[in-house]
Amino acid sequence: MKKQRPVNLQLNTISFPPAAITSILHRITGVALFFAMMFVIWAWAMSVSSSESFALVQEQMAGPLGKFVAIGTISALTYHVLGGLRHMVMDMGYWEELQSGDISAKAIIAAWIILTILVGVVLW
Ligand code: HEM
Repeated sequence: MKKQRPVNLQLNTISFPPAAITSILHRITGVALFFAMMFVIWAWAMSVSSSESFALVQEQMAGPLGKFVAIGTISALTYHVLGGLRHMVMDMGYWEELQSGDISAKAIIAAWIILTILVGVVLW
């Protein structure tokens, strides 16, 4: 009988390379953006429908929930665009090797965290 039998995957012991993390985050932020657009379109449509609705949107956006949603939406868009630009560069044939791919993956995650903190500071 085969001694080296396959074992169940232990998800907590798997460490993902930076490129894999950026890829997963790209899909997560893409899906998050899809839902965030519902909120953005609602806010835009409401704000132009009447002055009362505009005041309501303004009031909601000034509250903690509105700020949280706005920061989350901008953060998801920031990451998604950074990831999209990284994809564009890779489509042109750069950053495809293990080392450069690693560096660019870490760079966009770092840039995203810094930009999200800046947006948070400005909007909160
Ligand atoms: C509201 C706007 C957007 C939404 C809802 C959205 C949504 C998504 C979703 C759900 C995916 C994942 C698809 C999959 O993995 O099967 C995706 C992938 C992608 N998005 Fe967006 N996206 C938006 C804007 C953008 C923008 C502005 C860019 C360019 C900077 C962009 C670039 C990309 C690229 C390059 C991929 C493919 C990533 C890959 O192949 O792994 N997206 N998007």
